Amino acid sequence: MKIGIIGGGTVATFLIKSINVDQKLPGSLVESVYLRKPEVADEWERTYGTRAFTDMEAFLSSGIDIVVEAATVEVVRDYAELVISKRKELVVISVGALVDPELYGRLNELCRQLGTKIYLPSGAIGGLDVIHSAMALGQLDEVSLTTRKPAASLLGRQVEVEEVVFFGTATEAISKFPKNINVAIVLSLAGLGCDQTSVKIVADPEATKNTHCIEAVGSFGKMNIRLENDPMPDNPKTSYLAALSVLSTLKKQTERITIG
Ligand SMILES: NC(=O)C1=CN([C@@H]2O[C@H](COP(=O)(O)OP(=O)(O)OC[C@H]3O[C@@H](n4cnc5c(N)ncnc54)[C@H](OP(=O)(O)O)[C@@H]3O)[C@@H](O)[C@H]2O)C=CC1
Ligand SMILES: O=C([O-])CC(=O)C(=O)O
Repeated sequence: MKIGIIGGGTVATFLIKSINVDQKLPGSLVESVYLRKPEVADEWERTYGTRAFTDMEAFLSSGIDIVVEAATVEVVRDYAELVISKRKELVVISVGALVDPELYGRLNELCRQLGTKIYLPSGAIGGLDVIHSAMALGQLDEVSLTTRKPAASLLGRQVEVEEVVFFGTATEAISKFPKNINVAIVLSLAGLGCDQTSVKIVADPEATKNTHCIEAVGSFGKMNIRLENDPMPDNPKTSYLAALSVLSTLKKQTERITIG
């Protein structure tokens, strides 16, 4: 599998180190990356020996089969349709962009017409298989997410005592915290939708982990999941599990037996 990555931050760096340096996906290689700053592109070429483009068309014509977006929700809005129109498969980690039902619908239709696919990794959470199974017959009644992050990484400032900084729908949550609550959107898309999934975000002065608690109730019974994620050292907003989930999504493409 020939992989192209959009972005050069924490997740992108984890991927290129895991795949090209540590060879964790035998038979696959990151062939090229898309970066917006020429000086960063030069540095990536020097460090990893991969091709780095600042021109999206050139990047998409570099012989890659699958594109991994590891950048921002804006990048998904700006480039996802172009990527799909070139018949590339696409992995999206900034899932928050898909809160927009029109973008979601257009991408879905384009994939159907061109016979390609978009993969949304489970990111920093788990339990999406349960939510998805419960939705097979639409028998899910309630889904809620409580996210607790260190105040300094969530708000860019410290607080004296823990603060509930948001309570509302997933739709509102991602518009207020686009770099911190993509998990709410993937949870919503698997389940009840962005306006029916409730989200609480807590800024915690004592926290050292990114904690996500998911509760779901439906005809299957009840699910309670609590994840205590270690943050990535270079970007504590992002959990290590989120980066691992992208690698696992890529690994699934190479396997003949798919679990979950
Ligand atoms: N679904 C989930 O569960 C999770 C999703 N995420 C999301 O994953 C994404 C990646 O996270 P992470 O790697 O930690 O983020 P970083 O902030 O470390 O990296 C983001 C990268 O995107 C690049 N970028 C921004 N705009 C553009 C652009 N227009 N064109 C090309 N590159 C661009 C930045 O480059 P530059 O230096 O030029 O700014 C930077 O290299 C984020 O959107 C984050 O919110 C994170 C955790 C969990
Ligand atoms: O990594 C996390 O814990 C969650 C996150 O940033 C996101 O969903 O955007």
